[in-house]
Amino acid sequence: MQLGLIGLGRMGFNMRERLRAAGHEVIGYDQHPDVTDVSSLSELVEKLAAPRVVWIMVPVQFTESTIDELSGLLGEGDIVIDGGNSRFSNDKPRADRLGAKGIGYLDVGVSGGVWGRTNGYALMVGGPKQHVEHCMPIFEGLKPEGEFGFAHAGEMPGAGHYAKMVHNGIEYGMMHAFAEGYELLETSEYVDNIPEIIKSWRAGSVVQSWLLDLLDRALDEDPDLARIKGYADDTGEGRWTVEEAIRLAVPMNVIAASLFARFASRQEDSPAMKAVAALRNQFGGHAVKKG
Ligand SMILES: O=C(CO)[C@H](O)[C@H](O)COP(=O)(O)O
Repeated sequence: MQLGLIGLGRMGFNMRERLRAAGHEVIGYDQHPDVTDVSSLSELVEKLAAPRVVWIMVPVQFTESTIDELSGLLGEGDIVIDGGNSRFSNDKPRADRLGAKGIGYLDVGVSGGVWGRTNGYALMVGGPKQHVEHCMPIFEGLKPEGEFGFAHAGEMPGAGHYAKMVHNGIEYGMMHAFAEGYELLETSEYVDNIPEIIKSWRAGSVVQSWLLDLLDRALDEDPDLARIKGYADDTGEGRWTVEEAIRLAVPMNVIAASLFARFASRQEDSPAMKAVAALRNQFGGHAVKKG
């Protein structure tokens, strides 16, 4: 099947390679001249045979403007796919805007990171069944081999990105559980071989997982994580998951705590803990450390 792919960064570049290896014709567009197959979006659209399928894999801040430009270039029967980590609530307005011109829209949550080229990508798709069926050869080419790795999450625009948001919220919580366990091992006087302990969990254990494998890999590269600062950014998915939990009154202790731990990681000093120290000092005369 033929596909136009916009955005050939860490994700898009590897997706193009995986799809080509699966026998698909992929025409890629990127602003970076070393990786692009065409020099503009209009050239990309010209090279595709109707009905066209165009997959957007750009950083989220550029998704809206890319869709705007595409909507002027595509026509009736074409399909736009957004595979980035867009907020699910942006999908319905996009589907409506494109739908007014007869252009279909699918939102796809894509997980697999830089390993997806060899391992395949887990795909969570939102949008009408007929568009999903039309694009199925592309999804088959991207997903991992075997039974799992693909879901048509729902027909409502945003269903795919919603599923990916929840996936990423879980990712926050799982990573943070490993992180807290790592810190306790690192602080305790009882153990002295953390990499070996982590390796022992990688097979046969209840907590074996890809994230654990990656922690092991990171410790092989940097045994005390001495080269990395304890600072973690976030790009939105954890916040949206917690916002949804609040909207729907769903208890979300672990994911919320892991999100707030990231915020704490960015502070040089904590105003909240200063206030706690000041209050202990006020009511009990407890000592404070001076800044
Ligand atoms: O989609 C992903 C993995 O599944 C992204 O790598 C992940 O969302 C990064 O998010 P954050 O910056 O919020 O940790």
